[in-house]
Amino acid sequence: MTAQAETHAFEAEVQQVLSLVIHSLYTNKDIFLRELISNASDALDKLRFEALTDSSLLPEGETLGIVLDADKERGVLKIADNGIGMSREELVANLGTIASSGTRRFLQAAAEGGDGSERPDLIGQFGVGFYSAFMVADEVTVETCRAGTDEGYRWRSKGDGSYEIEPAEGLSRGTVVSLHLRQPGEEGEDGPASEGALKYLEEWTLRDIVRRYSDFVEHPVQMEIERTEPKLDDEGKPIEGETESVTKLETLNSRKPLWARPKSEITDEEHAEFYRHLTHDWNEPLSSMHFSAEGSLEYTALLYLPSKAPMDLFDPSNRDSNVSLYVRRVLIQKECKELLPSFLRFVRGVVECADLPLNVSRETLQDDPRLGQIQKRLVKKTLEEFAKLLDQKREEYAEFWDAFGSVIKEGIWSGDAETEKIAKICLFHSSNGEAMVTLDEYIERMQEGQEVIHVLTGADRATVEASPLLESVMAKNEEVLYLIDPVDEWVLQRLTEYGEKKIVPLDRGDAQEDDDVKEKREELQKEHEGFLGALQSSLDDEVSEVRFTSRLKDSPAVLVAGAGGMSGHMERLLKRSGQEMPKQKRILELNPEHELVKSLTKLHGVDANSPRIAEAAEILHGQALLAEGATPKNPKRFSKLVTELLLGSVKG
Ligand SMILES: Nc1ncnc2c1ncn2[C@@H]1O[C@H](COP(=O)(O)OP(=O)(O)OP(=O)(O)O)[C@@H](O)[C@H]1O
Repeated sequence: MTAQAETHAFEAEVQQVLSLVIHSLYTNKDIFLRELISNASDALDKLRFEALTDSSLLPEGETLGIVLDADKERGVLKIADNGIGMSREELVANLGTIASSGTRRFLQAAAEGGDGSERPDLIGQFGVGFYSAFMVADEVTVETCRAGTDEGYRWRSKGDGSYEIEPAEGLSRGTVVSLHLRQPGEEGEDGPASEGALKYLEEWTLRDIVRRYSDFVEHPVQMEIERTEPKLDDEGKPIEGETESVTKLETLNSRKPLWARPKSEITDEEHAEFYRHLTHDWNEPLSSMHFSAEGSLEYTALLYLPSKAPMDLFDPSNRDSNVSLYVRRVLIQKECKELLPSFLRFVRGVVECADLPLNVSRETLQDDPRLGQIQKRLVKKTLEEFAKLLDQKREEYAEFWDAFGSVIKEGIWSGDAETEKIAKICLFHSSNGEAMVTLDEYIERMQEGQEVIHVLTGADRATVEASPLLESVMAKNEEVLYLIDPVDEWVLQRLTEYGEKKIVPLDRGDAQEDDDVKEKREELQKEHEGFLGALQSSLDDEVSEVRFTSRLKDSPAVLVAGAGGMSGHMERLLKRSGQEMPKQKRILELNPEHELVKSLTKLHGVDANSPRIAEAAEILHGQALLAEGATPKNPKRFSKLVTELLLGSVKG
């Protein structure tokens, strides 16, 4: 350590990450190079972006690039870029702490994934790519000089809990990461002697890894390659039989951005690798969408649908689009929120537009109507892709829906796209069987005379299936959609009809009934007005009305909300999320055909003041709550009443 070097301890979480990275997390060590090249490429993009507004940062004619240097004698591999570089503060913040909110989740996920080999995607996904260098190196040095300054710094660490920073003279703009590669036989703390990492000094190994993982990085990844070539005479002609060793800087990657290549030429492997490069998601994408627009607004889009949900899908602080915006090969914004609405935030990819000005700023992007135009088309294309998958790959789509359906449905209640188009690709649980169904399939199966789409919300399938509200509908063989995703309550507020059929929750408003049934019920209701009134007054704090219903077959009572009212399920969801709201009174509906209800009306007829009536009201109300998976208002009292009732019947 020199006089000016300062030693810092890594943030505790970095230490944990390092320990995981070094010891067990990755089985495929090759990807350290992908991560470092990706960081270098990002640094070049950042420089190019800053140079749009400050041209002094990038002298004209200078080429941006990444150079690999393998020093076999010292066992050192260098990855150099002439990108944005880092100031002293940035070095500390970027390489000594983990700023990203994903860190804790990373550590959690790693812990859940056992030895980590099952989750090889974790490093990149959580923005800890740099530390993967320690998988192959026992010491890492970073020499860096921030663009626009002439102060250079050297950062050094053995990955053992601390790092040093010291000023460094004579550095030019950019960053050089030097890896002191592990020697064969070096004992890792985790046990067996490693095979070492010196293979990463071999030309063919590096060439192969760059080709595999970083081919489409658009900046050149170069390396000095030594070749034996025929010796040339003064006129430049080969001298027969004489050779010499020549060193040339060769570019290892083909550099053509994938989206700029003809669609038909791109292989599945290339898509998978590019997707990995963009997302750090180790799983293959479910599908890709590649299209261009010509005319007044020219752009190309290459979008991917992931097959598995990322960990932060529901992170409220991370709801913006994950699509990058390029303008004529310059990356303007990595996560450009104007390109896709929040309900499609899991779609990953790139849009390159030729018609936006290069000096577009993040602020002006917000108001640029051209981005709105692009967004509209991307949404349309993505919804079409969902429809195609639904039609052609039902099983995969069902899995995809399982992972992303809740997010896609946000599009309905946020009003970000046409409700009907999203509704068309939604899958719902149904009384028709275990498989999820679409609204179109439901409509196709509707019974003769069935006018509306029946739905019922609830906490889970078992609760909904046990609801007395299904009784009369099922008796008519009519299907019910079980809306058991918490967002469904919000979806229903906007999705009130589909394909010209009304979508009617079974627990709200009046029951659907034929005229004769209605007439009979109303007659009975009139006849027993006094009884219903008595029940109502004893439950006055809880319910707004007690009335007869035709929707029950086997159960005596059920709770429903008035038309447009709040369901019990919604009330419970809101309460659970801590939202204050005025007390909701619902309607207690009784089945006039049920023996219990009949007996109670009789009792009321004989003795209108019997205390039994009020007790029965309480029990019926408690039962109705139990049937929807809730608890009676006063469980202790409810239990006491039931016990007394039971006792009475046992004693005879
Ligand atoms: N070559 C480099 N030039 C400039 N900055 C760099 C370089 N390498 C790393 N950094 C800085 O260090 C940070 C941390 O890098 P790291 O690879 O750990 O995570 P990340 O790149 O932010 O996330 P991810 O790996 O998911 O892309 C980067 O965000 C960047 O700011």
